[in-house]
Amino acid sequence: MKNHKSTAQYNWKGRPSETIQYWHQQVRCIDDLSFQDINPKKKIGLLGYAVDEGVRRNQGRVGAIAGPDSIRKVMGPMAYHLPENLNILDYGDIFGEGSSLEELQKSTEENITKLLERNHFPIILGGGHDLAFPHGMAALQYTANKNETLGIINLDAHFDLRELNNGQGHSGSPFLQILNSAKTQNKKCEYLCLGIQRAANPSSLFETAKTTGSWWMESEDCTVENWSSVKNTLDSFLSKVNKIYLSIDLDGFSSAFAPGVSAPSPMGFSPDFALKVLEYLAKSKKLLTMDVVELNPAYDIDHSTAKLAARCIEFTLRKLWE
Ligand SMILES: N=CN[C@@H](CCC(=O)O)C(=O)O
Ligand SMILES: [Mn+2]
Ligand SMILES: [Mn+2]
Repeated sequence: MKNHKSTAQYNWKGRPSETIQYWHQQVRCIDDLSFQDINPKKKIGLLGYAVDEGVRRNQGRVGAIAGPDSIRKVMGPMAYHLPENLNILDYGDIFGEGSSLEELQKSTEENITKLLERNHFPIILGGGHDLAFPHGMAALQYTANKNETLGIINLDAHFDLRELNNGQGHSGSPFLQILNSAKTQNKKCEYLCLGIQRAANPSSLFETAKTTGSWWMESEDCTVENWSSVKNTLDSFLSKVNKIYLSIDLDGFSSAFAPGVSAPSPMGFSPDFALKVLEYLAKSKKLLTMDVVELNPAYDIDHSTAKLAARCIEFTLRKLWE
């Protein structure tokens, strides 16, 4: 397929071992995108979105194109604590050369739809946050088909509810695009953003958040100490939705933990806070699909942001399968 490249198995590297001890031993690279696996059990489907055109359009620092491979590189040597009979399949990357962002998003949406329909728990590796538009649209169609309500939870410093630029989507617009589409298509969808920073979102975006009926909590309130209030918000939100699409924008973390992003911030939330949210969502049994976005390896330090992304994924999966 145009704009798809498989992951070579040798990209999954780590310490050798005779028994399964590390991720690189468990992940299987799959060349074709039919997403059919003879094993009917729930499986994990990794797919990269190696695209940073949306970041470019949003005047950000490009480099997220290298995000998916950077996450694979640090996941390979990570200790493996999930079941040995769990299939973890790496379907390679959607990548950007010679196609418009809109074409890449369409292809991403089609492939995530197939992952969902063919019994995978999708983990999509970004890439710019423009990934959320196709990811959200696939999840929205999937839940609408079952007459269910989709809840989108975005851990992010930014609302990403900006208007299109000259009719074109970008990394700052995906959730407005989803909410507008849901409204037009009469599909049920709620949006909650955790980690909003006032200094990074103008008043106009708070207005958009209100007019679209979005939910949010500001970064100052997103702490472990304030967990009972966060839990109340999550409980209210979860009571209104059937399934969750979770998006983790790494720029929501303080840049002390996540320097390798397009728009770093010293004031973001901590990994401890994010892990509490991830555990709560995993235990809710409503988690349908997730992504980690905005990793920009060009600005990373000692792969710490990539490792943070990998740890968030590993932790969520461990809590899901516990
Ligand atoms: N996906 C990122 N969106 C942010 C970027 C902010 C920035 O570049 O400073 C936004 O548009 O608000
Ligand atoms: Mn952000
Ligand atoms: Mn974002």
